[in-house]
Amino acid sequence: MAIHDDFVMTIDEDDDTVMIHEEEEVIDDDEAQLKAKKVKGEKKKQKKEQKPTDFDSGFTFANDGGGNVGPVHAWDFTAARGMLKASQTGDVPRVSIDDIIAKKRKENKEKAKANAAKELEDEKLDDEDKVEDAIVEDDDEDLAADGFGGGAEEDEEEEEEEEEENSASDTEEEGVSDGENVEDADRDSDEEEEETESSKAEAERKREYFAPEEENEARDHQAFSSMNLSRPILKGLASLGFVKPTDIQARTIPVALLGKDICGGAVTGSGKTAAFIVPILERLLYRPRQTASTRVLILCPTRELAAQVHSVAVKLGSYTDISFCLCVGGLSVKSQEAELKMKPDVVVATPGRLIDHVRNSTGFGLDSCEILVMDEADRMLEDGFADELGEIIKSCPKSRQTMLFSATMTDNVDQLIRMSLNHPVRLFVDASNQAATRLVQEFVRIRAHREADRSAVLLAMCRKTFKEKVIVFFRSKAAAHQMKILFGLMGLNAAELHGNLTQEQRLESLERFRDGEVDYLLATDLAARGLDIKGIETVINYNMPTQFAQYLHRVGRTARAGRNGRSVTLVGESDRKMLKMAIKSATNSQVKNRVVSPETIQRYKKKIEDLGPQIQDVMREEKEERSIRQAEMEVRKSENLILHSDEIYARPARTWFQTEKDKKKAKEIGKNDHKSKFGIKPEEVKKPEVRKKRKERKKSNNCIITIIEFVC
Ligand SMILES: Nc1ncnc2c1ncn2[C@@H]1O[C@H](COP(=O)(O)OP(=O)(O)OP(=O)(O)O)[C@@H](O)[C@H]1O
Repeated sequence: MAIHDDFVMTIDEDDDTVMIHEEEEVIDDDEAQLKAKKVKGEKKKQKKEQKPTDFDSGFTFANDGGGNVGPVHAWDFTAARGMLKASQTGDVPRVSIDDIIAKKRKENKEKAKANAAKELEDEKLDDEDKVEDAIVEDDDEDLAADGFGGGAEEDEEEEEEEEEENSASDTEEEGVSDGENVEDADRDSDEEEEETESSKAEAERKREYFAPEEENEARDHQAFSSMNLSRPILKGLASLGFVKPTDIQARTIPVALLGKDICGGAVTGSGKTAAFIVPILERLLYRPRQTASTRVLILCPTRELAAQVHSVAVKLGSYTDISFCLCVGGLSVKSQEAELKMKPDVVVATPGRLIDHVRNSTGFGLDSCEILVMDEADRMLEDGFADELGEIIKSCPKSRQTMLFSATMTDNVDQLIRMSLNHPVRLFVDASNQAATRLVQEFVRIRAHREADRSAVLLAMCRKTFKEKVIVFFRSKAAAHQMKILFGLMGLNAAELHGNLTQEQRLESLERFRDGEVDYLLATDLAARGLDIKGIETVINYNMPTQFAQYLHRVGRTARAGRNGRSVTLVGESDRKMLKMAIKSATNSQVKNRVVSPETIQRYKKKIEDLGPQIQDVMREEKEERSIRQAEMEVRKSENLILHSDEIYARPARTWFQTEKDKKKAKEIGKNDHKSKFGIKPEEVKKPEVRKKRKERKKSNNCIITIIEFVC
């Protein structure tokens, strides 16, 4: 056994070095091949056996947040899809990016066939030159009959076979030995103490601010049946396959049923959604029914998460008479208005659209709101959300119950005061900043001068190792989109998810990924929080996120509810601080180092470079298609204005809470808030070393673009 020097993750000769040792057996070539085959066979066998439920049957429910494997999909986008249809007005059929890529691939195949045929033809002609009295025309026909196309197919298959073979050897080269644990002692002793201990004064403030969680409320509930829940709620839980409550559910439900304010935190995938929905439904069963009113408001930071929470609530409440409404941007305002007029008991919303309705939909207000929930509450306190939240809170009665939840929940009193909580109970199940227990975190080192290798590393890993149920996170929409083109041209089945897509495209991508129609979801942080897609095996971070909370949420899309999962993060030199925090977050889970061999990287770099002109072609065609669609939309808009001008101008003008400019400003303030929270003063941004780090990050983010530019 030998320890590989190459496996040391951080910058050499650095005092702060965090050592991640990986032991690798040194084996000779023959033995290596035999062993690789055996390992591959065993892995396949394990995978096959694991496939139906990669769930640890010995897993302790109440300690770990897991439980029975629930139904295949606890949620769907039925409500969102319904509103989508209502908002569509005779859409023109569009050419999707997939169509353009497929066309390009077809062209490539045809070109390859033609080239192969031409080569054969040339060879034949060469041969014929040697033969006297050759009949050129006839021979040409014969050649076409048996040679055209066949050669190209074979070539491609050979290429595929080559891939497979390489795959076997490269898996070994990648040399990630299973079952390796990072030595905690090393980790702890080498790390500088970065956590800022709350001062005594702050601890005192917290003691005063939070209500104590009373012993009898938090008693160990082994089953939902011991929680005094009504039959319709128990039936709803059973229909989703929930038998035992998870830790956060066992602690939250009794306290929430008492109407107390709650500030709750538990790791990703530990069942926080049901933790707040169950007590809400139970309380609503006892509502007065004479007059309808909206009593519960659940706020989420993204449309997709809101749609998911709405769907879970509908399913859990399917044996009750409680009504629900989904109220998010990107979907039909009109149909939402119509639903809100009926005063649904529960509204699940994103803040912007909710404020729009509060201001502009007659007959809808929040004055009857009795329970306000904020999912991903720490996110809602950031960026542009803070002002919108202030506006929403102002519209809700003071006497309401407020519940805040997140895997990275803050207990910072100053921030919470803004939410005007009433002596909240602090229910933090796991130590803060902790990753899920069954998550294996892997890191791939990208050296400073190798930033341009990122795309090749990603493609090599996806082509060879991570072949299905993979989410890849990118820092920018452009990077996710360009990678979608690259994946497509390489024959990898991927969907993209980011803010540049229409709402319909966003839902479609998620559904296709959820249903296994595509193997990869290439996303921005839009998909980082809350989304619960069963069976995600791997999360790849193309870049390390800039906020640690975001890292935890991203990797939390896998290893949920007691299942296994793996994250692979490409770590640049400027990400060392984040890397250390990530390693620290892995108290029970494993940390490993992944190495992709330089030869593999070079081979994939070459492939990407060869595809450069085609990427450009696809992007150009896409741009043209977009311009046509835009022009058609303008024409339709003008026609509508002419046809329905009376009705349009008779409507009262909608008012907006914030202009785009206001929103931008609020976002800037939010960013600065965040920076100061993490010890970066706004003025520090101007310092050269900070500028350099930012530049490096930007460089890694744009490396796909660099490759394309380099080639073209
Ligand atoms: N009591 C339970 N028994 C079995 N499965 C459960 C139970 N509660 C929740 N689950 C399942 O656990 C998974 C994760 O739940 P959920 O999405 O609520 O997690 P979360 O804590 O909100 O995660 P995140 O922090 O990522 O938003 C879901 O698939 C859900 O169906």
